[in-house]
Amino acid sequence: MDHVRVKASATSANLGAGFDVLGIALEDPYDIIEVRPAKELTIKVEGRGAASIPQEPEKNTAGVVALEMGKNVSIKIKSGIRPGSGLGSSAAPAAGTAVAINELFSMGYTKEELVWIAAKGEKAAAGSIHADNVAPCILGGITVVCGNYVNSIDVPEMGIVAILPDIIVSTKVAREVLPKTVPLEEMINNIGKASMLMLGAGKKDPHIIGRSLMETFNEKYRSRFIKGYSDVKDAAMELGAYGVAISGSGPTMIALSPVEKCSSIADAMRKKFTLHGVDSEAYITCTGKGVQII
Ligand SMILES: Nc1ncnc2c1ncn2[C@@H]1O[C@H](COP(=O)(O)OP(=O)(O)O)[C@@H](O)[C@H]1O
Ligand SMILES: N[C@@H](CCOP(=O)(O)O)C(=O)O
Repeated sequence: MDHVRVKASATSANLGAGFDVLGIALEDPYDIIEVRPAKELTIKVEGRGAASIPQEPEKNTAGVVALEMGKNVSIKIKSGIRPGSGLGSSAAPAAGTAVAINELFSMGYTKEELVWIAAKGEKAAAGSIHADNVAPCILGGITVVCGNYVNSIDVPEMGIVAILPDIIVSTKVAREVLPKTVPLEEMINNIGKASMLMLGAGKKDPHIIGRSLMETFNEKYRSRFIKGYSDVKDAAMELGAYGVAISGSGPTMIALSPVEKCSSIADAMRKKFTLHGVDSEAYITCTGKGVQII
C-alpha cells in the first residue's frame, strides 16, 4: 500500500450543556487527507482557509500527530471545513491523519487510542490537548470524553442543519469569556440537560435530544458573539426543529431536525441572519460515522 486516503468530517462539540465533554460527528463538510510514506515529514494544505493553516509539521495538527506516531510521511490536506467556524476544522486533519497512518503502517492502534493521539495534535491549534472534537470525528455518533475515558453512542436518524454565518469567533477568545465558576443552580441545569441528551440518545428519541440542547452553559455565555442568535433559533423551532445549539465555540448554529424539514429550516435560519445583516451558508447533513478510509 503506497498511500491511504481518508474522509474526515466536521464535528460539533459541546451540544449545549456538554462543554468540553460531548460532541457529535457530522457527515458534511469534510476534509480529505492523503498520507504516503516519505523520506521526511511534509504537509501541503489546499482548499478552504488554506492560507491561514500552517504547513510546518510542528505547527499543524496533522503534523503533530505524525510526529507523535513517529512516521515520516507526506500529508496532503484538502480542506473543506472553514477554520474558526465551530466545526472542528483543526480536529479533522488530526483525526484523519491518525487513522490514515495507523492503516498505512498497520500499527494496530484502536480507535479509542487514536482519539488520544489526535487530541495531542489539537495542541498545535488550540494550545491545549482536548478531545471533544477528535473523538466524534474518529468514532462517529455522539461521544463522551471524561478524563481518560472516551466512548460513543449511535443516535436516531435525524437531519442536522448547520448554518455558518459570516462571523469569525476565535475559539481562544470564546474560551476566555467563560466564567471560572458557575452557581449551583446553573450546574444542576447543565447536568440535567446533558443527562437528558444521553437519555434521548439511549432511547433513540430525537425530541428529548433536541430539548436538551437549549438554555445551557454554551448558549448563555457565547450567543452574544452571534448576531441574531435568538431570532435564528426561534425561526428553526417555529418550523419544527427538535433543538438548536451553538456548534463548538461558534459561530455555526446547528438545528437537529426531522429530515423532511431540514430544507425549510435552513432557509428560515439563513433569512433571519440576512435580516440581521449577516451572510451565511447552510449545510444540510446528518450524524457522521467517523473517519472513513476511501
Ligand atoms: N490543521 C491545522 N493545524 C493547525 N492549525 C489549524 C489547522 N486547521 C485549522 N487551524 C487553525 O485553528 C484555528 C481554528 O481552529 P479550531 O480551534 O478547531 O476552530 P474551529 O473548530 O471553530 O474551526 C484557526 O486559526 C485555524 O487557522
Ligand atoms: N469545547 C470546546 C470546543 C471547541 O470547538 P470548535 O469547533 O469551536 O473548535 C470549546 O467550546 O471551547
